[in-house]
Amino acid sequence: MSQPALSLEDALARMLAKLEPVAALDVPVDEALGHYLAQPLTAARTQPPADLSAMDGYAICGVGPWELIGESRCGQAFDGALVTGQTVRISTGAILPAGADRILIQENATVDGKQVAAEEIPPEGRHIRSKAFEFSDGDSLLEGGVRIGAAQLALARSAGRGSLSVTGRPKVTILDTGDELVADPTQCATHQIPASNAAMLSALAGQEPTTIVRNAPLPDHLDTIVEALQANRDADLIVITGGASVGDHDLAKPALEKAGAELDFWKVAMKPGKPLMVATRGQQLILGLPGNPVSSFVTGYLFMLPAIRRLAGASACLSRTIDLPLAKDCPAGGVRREFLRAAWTQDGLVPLVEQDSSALLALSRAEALIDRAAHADGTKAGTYVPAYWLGNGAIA
Ligand SMILES: Nc1nc2c(c(=O)[nH]1)N[C@H]1C(S)=C(S)[C@@H](COP(=O)(O)OP(=O)(O)OC[C@H]3O[C@@H](n4cnc5c(N)ncnc54)[C@H](O)[C@@H]3O)O[C@H]1N2
Ligand code: MOO
Repeated sequence: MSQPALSLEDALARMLAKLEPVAALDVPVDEALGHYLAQPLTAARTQPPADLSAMDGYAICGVGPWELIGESRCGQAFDGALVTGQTVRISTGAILPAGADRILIQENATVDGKQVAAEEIPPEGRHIRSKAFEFSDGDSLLEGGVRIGAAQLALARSAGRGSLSVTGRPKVTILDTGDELVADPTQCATHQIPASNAAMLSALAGQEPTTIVRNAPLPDHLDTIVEALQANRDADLIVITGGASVGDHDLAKPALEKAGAELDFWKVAMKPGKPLMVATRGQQLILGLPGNPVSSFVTGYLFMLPAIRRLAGASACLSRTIDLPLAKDCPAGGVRREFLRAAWTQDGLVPLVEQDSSALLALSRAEALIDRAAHADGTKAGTYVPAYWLGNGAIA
């Protein structure tokens, strides 16, 4: 009855194929932060709307010297046109008056009353930002599925958009399971441990636009877990951690079946994270993650986040590797593809000695996960290897 483990790529493709983005909605532009665009972002204005100065100085006409006849400042353009031998004072971002053909920066100007002169004459067009050099009204600026971060939010405002069509927030329920778990980390007997997976996964999921429901840890009791699954029928995604393996008290799989979910696959050829399961119940996706905290983190990063991104309307859902140099030799790989916790130093990645899938201390000191192929040869320091950058805040 044991299924062969899927490759990571096949498992991710199968999971993502089961998901559709949740409904789109129009939101005021500032509330779009963190969401994914449901429609392309098009410009409702032209930027810059006119030729502008890129520097503080003098808008000049011709090669000088020049007579100072006024000022163009931000919010108050010069009302007139220059002819050869004339200039106006101008600020960075102010509209270039008609007739001006270049900007003389004030550091290079010699001013005597209304007379302005320069030793070096700037070339025509110098320090002018041309009208529409960024975009014109009606241009398509960002495609659907792009995330609105700080820069994209500023762009949307600059493009004159007061509201945006974005995909909504998927509802995500995260369940801790295990008889040994306690909710309050200060009230923990020797036979118990503080529940940490749901808190950790919620923190990861909270990096994406989500509405998260968390529970007090559930005991290893089939009907209690089934009840929790039934009570969260309206979630787009349920993440259940623990009980994913083969022990007598590992109840994730039977609970999913009893709650009417259809198991799509169980087990992925990766370390940590092997006993991961994916199931569906109607439109709902259920992810069963291994209970070992590092296994939960790694599968949360590699599966839960892509699932949430797909639900949230992202066009690029998968967590992505970048090639980074090894600062230390990396030993040969084992029989499973491995995601090695690694610290980051100025010389590159240092795989941590402690790679146990329960070791949260090592995870907390890691800044990257090295994607190490099964049976990989030993790799020398200086070699670039694919790694997931965790943004864990653990930079040495
Ligand atoms: N005979 C076998 N045993 C195991 C296998 C196997 O193939 N054959 N696989 C191992 C692998 S790999 C993993 S990973 C674990 C996964 O086990 P479970 O998902 O069943 O996890 P639990 O047994 O419930 O817990 C494991 C470990 O993690 C702690 N835990 C669980 N939940 C939490 C939580 N919410 N917060 C903090 N810590 C948690 C739990 O106390 C255990 O120490 O199975 C191996 N075994
Ligand atoms: O796959 Mo388990 O997640 O190695 O520890």
